[in-house]
Amino acid sequence: MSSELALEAAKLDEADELAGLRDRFVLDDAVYLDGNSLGALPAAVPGRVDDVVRRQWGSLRIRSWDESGWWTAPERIGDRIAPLVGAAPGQIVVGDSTSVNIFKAVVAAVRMADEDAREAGDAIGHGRDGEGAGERPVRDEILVDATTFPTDGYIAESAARMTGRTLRPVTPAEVPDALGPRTAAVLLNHVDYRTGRLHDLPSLTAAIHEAGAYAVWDLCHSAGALPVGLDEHGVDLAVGCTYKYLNGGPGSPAYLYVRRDLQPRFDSPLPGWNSHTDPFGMRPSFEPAGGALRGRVGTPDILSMLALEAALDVWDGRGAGSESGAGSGSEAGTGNGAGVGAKAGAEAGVTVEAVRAKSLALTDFFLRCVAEYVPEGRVECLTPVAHAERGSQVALRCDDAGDVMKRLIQQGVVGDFRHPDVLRFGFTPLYVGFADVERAARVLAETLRSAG
Ligand SMILES: Cc1ncc(COP(=O)(O)O)c(C=O)c1O
Ligand SMILES: Nc1c(O)cccc1C(=O)C[C@H](N)C(=O)O
Repeated sequence: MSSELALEAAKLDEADELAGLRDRFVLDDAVYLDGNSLGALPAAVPGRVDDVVRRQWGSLRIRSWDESGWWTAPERIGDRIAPLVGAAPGQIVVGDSTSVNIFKAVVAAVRMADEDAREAGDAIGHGRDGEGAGERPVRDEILVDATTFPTDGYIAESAARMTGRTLRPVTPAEVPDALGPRTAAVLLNHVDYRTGRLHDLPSLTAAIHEAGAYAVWDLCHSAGALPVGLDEHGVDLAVGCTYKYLNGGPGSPAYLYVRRDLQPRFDSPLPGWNSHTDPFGMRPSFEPAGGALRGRVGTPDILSMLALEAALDVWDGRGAGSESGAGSGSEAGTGNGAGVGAKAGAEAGVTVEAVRAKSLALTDFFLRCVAEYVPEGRVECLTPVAHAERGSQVALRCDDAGDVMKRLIQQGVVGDFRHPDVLRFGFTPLYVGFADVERAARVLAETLRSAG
């Protein structure tokens, strides 16, 4: 039976139109299923970073802020991310961490709710002693995903405290019932970091709007893995990291989306000189820049940001590693077709829809292999089987998960362990193939047998 699945994997890899993209990454013999934590290194990145350091910084020095496009990098790279999350240009800025962008977005959302209340003649509760002081605001609650990645909860709690709101943790399924005239803003994850569950962004956003509140989405585990449709679904504000499915590198800057019509109302709690309309005017009072630039704060982290920019070339059919000289274990630029419906060769781009189709095929196949190989009852799948509810990872629960993951990694199958008992396997369609999936499930089954 095992060889049947291996044969099937070989056939699926042969038919896979994204298979050639693997050559654009630096990989080894391991099966890398941890791209939902840190994406693999795109082959074009080392060469680009070398150029940024030696030529742009080393030779051009200060001139690079203009001549190398450093100053405009946050919005330029934001526009590169935009199509991957369904946003028109001019609505995304790159910079800071996801945590910091969550803070900007949640506070800005509450301030918009306050502005609405003010216009409606309702009490908003801003006393003389600062934000949140005095009379209780009408919209006095922030809802947060109770199952969220911890940082989102910590930041939301602080934002609530600062704005005089009560933070109410609820599961995404409970959100529709929890919404009401008291809700100012809601912070949700598109895909749950532990279980890989995909939440219904369109219907939850609509329900939040119906209640007159603002929706803030954390896209860390969906951007680059599946279509998000920010503009289409009228999302207000969104944030995400770039080091997972966008492969920007460790600590690569995050991004902030502010829907175009909300931009004039986006009142950042972190106004810095980079979000000033005239940064070099060195004026004592703050006057916000127009557009998404309002989401900027201070000097952009250029080295990380330009590494991310090079990493994004993979999506445009560039980034075959020709600049880098960093071997990916295969010849640079020999990708055999880079996307469904795209022209063949290294020039072809890849669509997020093609990535999603492969992601579902990979996770379906993994679930089948696990069902086939792993002794019944040894693991419990936490990830929904329904495609509409599945991100690009599979989470399996077992009591000895920490030990099992250590042994898997020793055998070249790299996933991760999440406290207390979860084995996480992330599938990045740009570089994971079906033979990888079969091998991972086979090694997992062997490990579980010997450990159990
Ligand atoms: C859903 C989610 N939000 C936020 C973060 C944290 O982001 P950062 O460390 O960039 O602030 C992560 C992962 O680290 C995450 O998975
Ligand atoms: N950001 C990370 C880091 O700096 C170190 C280790 C892991 C991470 C992660 O991204 C964890 C990830 N967000 C998760 O889903 O668990």
